[in-house]
Amino acid sequence: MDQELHTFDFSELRTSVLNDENGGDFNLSQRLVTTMNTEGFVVLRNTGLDESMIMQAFFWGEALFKLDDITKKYFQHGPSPLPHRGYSAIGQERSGGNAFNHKESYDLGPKHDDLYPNLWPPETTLQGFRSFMEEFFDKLYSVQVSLLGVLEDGIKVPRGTFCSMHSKAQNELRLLHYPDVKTGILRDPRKAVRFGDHTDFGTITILFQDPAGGLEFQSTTSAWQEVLSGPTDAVVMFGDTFQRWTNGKLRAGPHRVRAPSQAGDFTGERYAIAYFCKANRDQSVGVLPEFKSYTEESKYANIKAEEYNQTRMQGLY
Ligand SMILES: O=C(O)CCC(=O)C(=O)O
Ligand SMILES: [Fe+2]
Repeated sequence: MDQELHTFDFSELRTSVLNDENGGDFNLSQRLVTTMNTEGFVVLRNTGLDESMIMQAFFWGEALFKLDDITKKYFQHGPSPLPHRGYSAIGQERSGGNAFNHKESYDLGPKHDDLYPNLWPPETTLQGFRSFMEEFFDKLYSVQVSLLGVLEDGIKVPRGTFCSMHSKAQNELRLLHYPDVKTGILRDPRKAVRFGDHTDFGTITILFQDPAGGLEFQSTTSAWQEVLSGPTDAVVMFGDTFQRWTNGKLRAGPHRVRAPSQAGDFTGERYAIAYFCKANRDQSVGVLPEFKSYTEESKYANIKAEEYNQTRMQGLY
């Protein structure tokens, strides 16, 4: 499929939909929802985020992953299935089965989270990292709120329906680094991958990738296709929670990171940034009444977002 068909100008969507109290360009917001559902993703240009801020976030990612292993241990993710917090070393997280994951990552949650506090690198080592990430997290939340508004229109539910279920911003921001690796090592995806086939378990994911390539999505026809996006373009997908809320009427986008198709014997390093939007912890991730008729069976159990998140985490650590 032509990559341009996946690409939306978010400033256009936002002004056409959100500024119009009586509903805006439904065709555009519906097309966004349909593309996310069938193709597994969309690419959003002009999200309203300052482009230099996104580039700075990549810069901080590079600086963090360049730290030595002893320093990284200081803020390392524990072995227990907490929500994602802190540094996960190469191979520590298992995504998409049991294959060895050639990636390292760093995760953080909201600023004031007494239940699951963030694990920060020492300020003396990465001065300014924490304040930048806290601000970036908040800026991403503003994009999320606008995006949920567009989705509410596209899915035809009253405005505020999805936003109210995300009011606590209990989201996760993740920096990812895929080190250089011999292409041959990734040849058998049952043994080793960059990031194996999976769906994210939150509601929506907003992702930025550097030009190294290799991110692929599976469409409803089962075909996998590589996403070509610039570093300040947001790749957006539904996660499992949206699939659950809508009783499967909307589909979480299956994705993975492979060695880029053009790669030779050696696959260069790759950086990405993911913002996982999550429902408030006390919110149910069972089927919402507006997406199910009386005669239809619920495909998904009525459990709280926090319990669902922890259960899914158990499969990863
Ligand atoms: O690195 C990427 O582009 C994808 C990362 C991803 O899928 C994830 O962290 O869930
Ligand atoms: Fe993912």
